[in-house]
Amino acid sequence: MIRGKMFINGEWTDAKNGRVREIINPFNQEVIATVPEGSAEDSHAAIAAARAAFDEGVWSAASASERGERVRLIGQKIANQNEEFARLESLDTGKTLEESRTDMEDIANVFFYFAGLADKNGGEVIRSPLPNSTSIVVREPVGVCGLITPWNYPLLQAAWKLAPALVAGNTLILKPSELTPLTTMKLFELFEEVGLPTGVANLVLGTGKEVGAPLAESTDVDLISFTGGIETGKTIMQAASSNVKKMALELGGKNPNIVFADADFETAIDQALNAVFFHAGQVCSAGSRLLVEEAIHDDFVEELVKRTKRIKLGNGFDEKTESGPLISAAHRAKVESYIQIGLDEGATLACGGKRPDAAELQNGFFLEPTIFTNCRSSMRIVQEEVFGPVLTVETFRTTEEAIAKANDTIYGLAGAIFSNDIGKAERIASKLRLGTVWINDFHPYFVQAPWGGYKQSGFGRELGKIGLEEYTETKHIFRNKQPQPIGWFRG
Ligand SMILES: NC(=O)c1ccc[n+]([C@@H]2O[C@H](COP(=O)([O-])OP(=O)(O)OC[C@H]3O[C@@H](n4cnc5c(N)ncnc54)[C@H](O)[C@@H]3O)[C@@H](O)[C@H]2O)c1
Ligand SMILES: C[N+](C)(C)CC=O
Repeated sequence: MIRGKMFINGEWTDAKNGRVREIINPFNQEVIATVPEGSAEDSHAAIAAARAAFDEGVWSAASASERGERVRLIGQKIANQNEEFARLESLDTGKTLEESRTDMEDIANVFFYFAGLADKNGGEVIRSPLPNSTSIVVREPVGVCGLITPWNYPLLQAAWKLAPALVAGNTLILKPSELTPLTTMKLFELFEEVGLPTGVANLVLGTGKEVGAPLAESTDVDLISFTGGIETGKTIMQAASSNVKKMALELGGKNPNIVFADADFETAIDQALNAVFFHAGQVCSAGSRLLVEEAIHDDFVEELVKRTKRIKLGNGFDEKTESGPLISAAHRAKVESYIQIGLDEGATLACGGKRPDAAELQNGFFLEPTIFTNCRSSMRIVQEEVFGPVLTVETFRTTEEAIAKANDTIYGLAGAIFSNDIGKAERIASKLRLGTVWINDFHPYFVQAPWGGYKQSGFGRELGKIGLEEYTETKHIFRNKQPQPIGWFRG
């Protein structure tokens, strides 16, 4: 049994109020850890530590290459312990071990990539339009960063924030989801090992309302980067107005997957399954809205349903398992309520829609992969993020109709086009109001390319060069090389 701690001002600590939370394995509901259940008091202690560390300037004053070297070392340690991290992530989330291993490779690469960028931004010299002057633009750290992350990719989403925040010279407080804190705690052990200065990186544990909200509200926090649901994002945005914090919001999606009749059938079927049912649909960019050209609808759906029924649910540690459980009883209940909404709205249940019967799955939060056909854009099941293994299918006849339906939600995170007419696919890509568009693929993301949403999927970008810039302020320094009185006021 793991006994967790928070990490505040260089010390491993319990919650000041002494409370603990049990962390359970969503595959069988066994208690796998107890961790502190913090309160606002713990968050305020962490904010004070991060503020003092930033104001002291030890980390921001270190050379960019030194910060990069420390961050590279963290990446190396993660790579060396890939298996331990992956096992812990699968235990905590229920996702397959194969998936967790890939996540850990991605995470190490995130630290390597941002470490490599550390000393590449030397600023810019501007040709000043004024005589006898110099003009330079430099990037500086923003200050104290509050980083808040969700449960579906616990360490990955944390890494996307931590690596650039550290490289840029900020200090930080990370608040992971209260459901899945285990790998994040382990990462903070590595921060200690590489000798990050005291107070630079702090970890608080507990619920969003108690421990997360103070990060958004505090006037000692300069930036909030949040990944999570849209309603939480709105609350955080309001709270962060207290001192007009810099912000990045990575919110939900209701992502279209557009399949044309001229697409390679086998590829489109295989990718459509993966688009929506990977990690039991608990992916912000899940392809949960299938838009299929009318001419192939019946054949496509028939094959999709056949293969969906064969998806092997099970223990993430079993190599045969293709999909694990949902994260919690509450989340499964939410997804089930959406299935009921779909039925009430008149969508046709083509498969799934219930908990599996297999005896070995009864203790886990499992739900059968579900497909609704005969869906319309006006339905809630088509408009709202379900964040589970539920696919809606709509049809289209023309390219214009496909584009209109694809764009017809409040979200704008990601989506895909399957077609062998690449010219057509690229024209459509330019019309989709999405942060990421895939052509003849679904899901690829990598650290070199930016990630983020249009519309109510949020703002700001993670990853890529822009993902580092989010953690910097831009300063223009102008110098008059021949200063003299200008005599505007004559008195
Ligand atoms: N856009 C992306 O890149 C991306 C990636 C992963 C997940 N997501 C989204 O995350 C959501 C699922 O994650 P979730 O259920 O953990 O989301 P959530 O919004 O419930 O919680 C996210 C985090 O916010 C904290 N929180 C909750 N209330 C808070 C408050 N008032 N103040 C401060 N913090 C608070 C939670 O404790 C958690 O750590 C989905 O909507 C999914 O699309 C988006
Ligand atoms: C951003 N991503 C795809 C890694 C996780 C979304 O939930």
